[in-house]
Amino acid sequence: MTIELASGEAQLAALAVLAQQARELMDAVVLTDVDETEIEAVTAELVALTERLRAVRRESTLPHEFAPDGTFRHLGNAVVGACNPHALPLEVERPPEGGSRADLNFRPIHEGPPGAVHGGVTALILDHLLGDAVAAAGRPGVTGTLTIRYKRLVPYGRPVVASAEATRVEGRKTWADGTIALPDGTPLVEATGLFITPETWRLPNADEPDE
Ligand SMILES: CCCCCCCC/C=C\CCCCCCCC(=O)SCCNC(=O)CCNC(=O)[C@H](O)C(C)(C)COP(=O)(O)OP(=O)(O)OC[C@H]1O[C@@H](n2cnc3c(N)ncnc32)[C@H](O)[C@@H]1OP(=O)(O)O
Repeated sequence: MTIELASGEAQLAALAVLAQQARELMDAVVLTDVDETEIEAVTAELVALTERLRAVRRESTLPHEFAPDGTFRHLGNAVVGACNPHALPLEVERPPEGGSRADLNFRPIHEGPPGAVHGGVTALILDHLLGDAVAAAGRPGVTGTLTIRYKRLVPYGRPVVASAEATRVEGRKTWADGTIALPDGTPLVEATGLFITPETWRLPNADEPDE
């Protein structure tokens, strides 16, 4: 895996603003009730705007890289990428006591069951957060297995908290647990996952397993 250096910061900053506008567009599409003539007019404008963006294309998506301030980032990521309209984007924190956490607010665009968030969307968030927790523990890896227990429907339009921590290490395998909960701690979704560090990600000075 190659870690790229950041380039074109002004362009990336503008792209993040565009991505946010695209999220607002998606939210507006989900809830709009304008008449079909207006829908068709807006669609025609969007077709033209889409063609303008396609005029010059990258050969690959935005990479994993170090930002100028030295922080690691992946602006094109489907969960945390500021430049990817698909991302919430999730803003992950790594508290000093360990693990990973994020405050989040799902939107109507994430709906699955009536009035609640799609289970695949909450699984996506937990996959990422568990993956971040194993990376925070010095064991970055890809998901081998992910088990989800849906305990209560997850509301959108209300704050919820996602958190995760690495629990066990065995060679290249690291396990993590996590939840999405209401701010008062009521668990809504629980997850456990096994992450595997690909051979090519092993850092030269990586410690041997500390299980
Ligand atoms: C220079 C470092 C740079 C690091 C940068 C990291 C930045 C981190 C920062 C921020 C956090 C971001 C967080 C992201 C989170 C999102 C993660 C995802 O969504 S990942 C996409 C979904 N997952 C896949 O697509 C995997 C596809 N599968 C594979 O690539 C391979 O199958 C892989 C690597 C999982 C295993 O391949 P093998 O060849 O390395 O593994 P073998 O040698 O066969 O097995 C090793 C051990 O693992 C077990 N194993 C292998 N696959 C397993 C599986 N799927 N489930 C359970 N166990 C499995 C085996 O049984 C074996 O165990 P035994 O040593 O015998 O005890």
